[in-house]
Amino acid sequence: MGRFTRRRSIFEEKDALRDDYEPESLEARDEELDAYTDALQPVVDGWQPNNIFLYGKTGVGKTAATEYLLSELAADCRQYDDVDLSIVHVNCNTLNSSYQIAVHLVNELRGPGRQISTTGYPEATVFDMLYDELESIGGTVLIVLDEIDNIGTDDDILYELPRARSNGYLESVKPGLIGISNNFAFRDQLSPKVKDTLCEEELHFSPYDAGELRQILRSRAELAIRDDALDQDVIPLCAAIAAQDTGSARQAITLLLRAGELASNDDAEAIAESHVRTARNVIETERVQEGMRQLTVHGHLVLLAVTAHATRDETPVRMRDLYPRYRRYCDHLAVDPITKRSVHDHLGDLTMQSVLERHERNAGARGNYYEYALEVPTTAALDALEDVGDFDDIVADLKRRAPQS
Ligand SMILES: Nc1ncnc2c1ncn2[C@@H]1O[C@H](COP(=O)(O)OP(=O)(O)OP(=O)(O)O)[C@@H](O)[C@H]1O
Repeated sequence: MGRFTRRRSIFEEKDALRDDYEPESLEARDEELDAYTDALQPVVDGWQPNNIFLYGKTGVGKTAATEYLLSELAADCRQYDDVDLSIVHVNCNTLNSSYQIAVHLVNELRGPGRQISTTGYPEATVFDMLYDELESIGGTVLIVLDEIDNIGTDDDILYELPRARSNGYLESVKPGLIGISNNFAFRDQLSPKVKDTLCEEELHFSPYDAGELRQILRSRAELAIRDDALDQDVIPLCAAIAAQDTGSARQAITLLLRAGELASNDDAEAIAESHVRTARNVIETERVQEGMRQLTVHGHLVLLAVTAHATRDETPVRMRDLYPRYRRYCDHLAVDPITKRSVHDHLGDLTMQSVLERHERNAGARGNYYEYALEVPTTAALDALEDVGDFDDIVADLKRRAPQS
């Protein structure tokens, strides 16, 4: 027999569990879709669109809802001769100024032969080019700026573009902005004039609860997974884990996908609860590994010290307890320890990467201090630390005492 033989697959259509899959219907978002529909209504009525700001945590369906509704809007507008709708979708994840977004929009609207360079023009010239391109399209133009928070405070475009018509820069075109963000600080920091303009209609998407995630997972699983290849407690477990952690549909769907892959690799008949638990640990371990990638050996030792406290049920832990343990590990590896201040920096990096969580405590007259705990399961941190290979004996010892999460 050859090396490869076809196996009975767990999946019917695996792509339905991929992040970029566009679902035919959105589950558990009726209220938000109704509010979003109302906010888009002026487009169908032939008026200047509202500017819409959509915000909510990651994975709660902001992009999916936007794509779903805008494709319905585009289809429904075709029946009205006096509505000529164009939609431009820009992901701002690499665009961190108004200038860069304007250049990107010009290039998006122009054909391949007329692209402009991303540097070298005065900002006003790029805005003029953008207005020219918009004028040449005419009609209603909805510009979707996803991950808009990357623009930071250089946010003129969020004010200028929606007002370009009333300021006389545009005549035959009605522009509307849809900004999407999962960064709550960005929304709070918007200057009043940008807030007034961009947040004309503000829509908040809240995290999903376990019931809503079950509904979403069932609709995806129906397409993606073979009928009898899913134990009945799998969807409730994926939903419960994601609801407790983030309330993100992305997290729940990814967990199901990875559990399915593990079941396939095991040649199992069906996805079982154990596959979900293993998948969770694999995903969390990858998250820690990703967070550790940028760190030096001291970053690894700092994480090792927090993890050691976690295995003893001594987290959240503060610097004064953490630092001696970190120093002992340095001695063990025969490396010179870094200062408390530098250890703080590493703790900050690990917090940014969501590997650690930080709690601020009040010590009365002596001011505030921070305590740290793992934001990932202890076993995931230990697996990732084991892969570093420099302190196998310590990790093995900690694994013996670690709680099985
Ligand atoms: N209500 C829903 N019904 C079906 N699928 C959903 C729903 N909400 C989210 N999803 C799916 O979950 C995944 C993440 O959703 P989406 O990309 O829309 O999140 P987001 O809020 O835009 O996140 P981010 O802020 O990270 O961009 C996608 O695969 C999407 O299809």
